[in-house]
Amino acid sequence: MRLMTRIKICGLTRPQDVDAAVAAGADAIGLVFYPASPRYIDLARAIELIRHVPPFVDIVGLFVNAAPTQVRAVLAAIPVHLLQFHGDEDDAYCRQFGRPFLKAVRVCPDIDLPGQMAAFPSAQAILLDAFVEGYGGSGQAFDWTLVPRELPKPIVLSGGLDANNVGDAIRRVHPAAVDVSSGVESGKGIKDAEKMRAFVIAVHRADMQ
Ligand SMILES: O=C(O)c1ccccc1N[C@@H]1O[C@H](COP(=O)(O)O)[C@@H](O)[C@H]1O
Repeated sequence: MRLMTRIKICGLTRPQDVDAAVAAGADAIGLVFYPASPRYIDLARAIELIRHVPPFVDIVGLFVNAAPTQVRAVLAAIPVHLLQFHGDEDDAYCRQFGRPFLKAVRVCPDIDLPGQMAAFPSAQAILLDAFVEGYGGSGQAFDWTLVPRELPKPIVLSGGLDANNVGDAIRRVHPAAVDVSSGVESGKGIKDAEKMRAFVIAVHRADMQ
């Protein structure tokens, strides 16, 4: 039997959005510690937000080419369940923190996905995102037919997902999890409770088919 697709909602910046994401049924929430992102939060805000996260909802810390001291400072301050590295980090960098991690791989037409995945033997899963200018959170999807059916590690699918396309994405890619940011926003870093609810319902519907 196929497992339910796990749902991560990323880029939360406000306590009410964390409440709404949890109420919608998110399995994980993502906090962005990449200063160039419009969804960046500092440690004080992160500490405020995690008070709104109940047991059994995971906290994911997202970094892009961060100094290890920055990652360690976050890990010392908040209970991060999973690290997400969304830049040019290699496996040795990612594993130095001794925590489970996702490594983002940006998909373009000539990509060798099995080869890219092999470069991250320590990753818990590989997150697939669109190849765009900048590092992510762009709201742009990639061509899901580029993802082979059989891959050596679980896939987290991201990039331009929303309530309208996530069902098709799940049916085509069969990811272990989906990750959404722009598609459930009313503005950069401002989540929309109704869009989050619709997204979660769309994922559950796809799982039932
Ligand atoms: O959310 C961001 O601002 C961000 C910045 C830098 C790297 C990654 C970022 N977010 C991640 O990008 C993908 C795709 O997001 P979207 O749904 O297309 O907006 C997702 O994995 C986010 O976690």
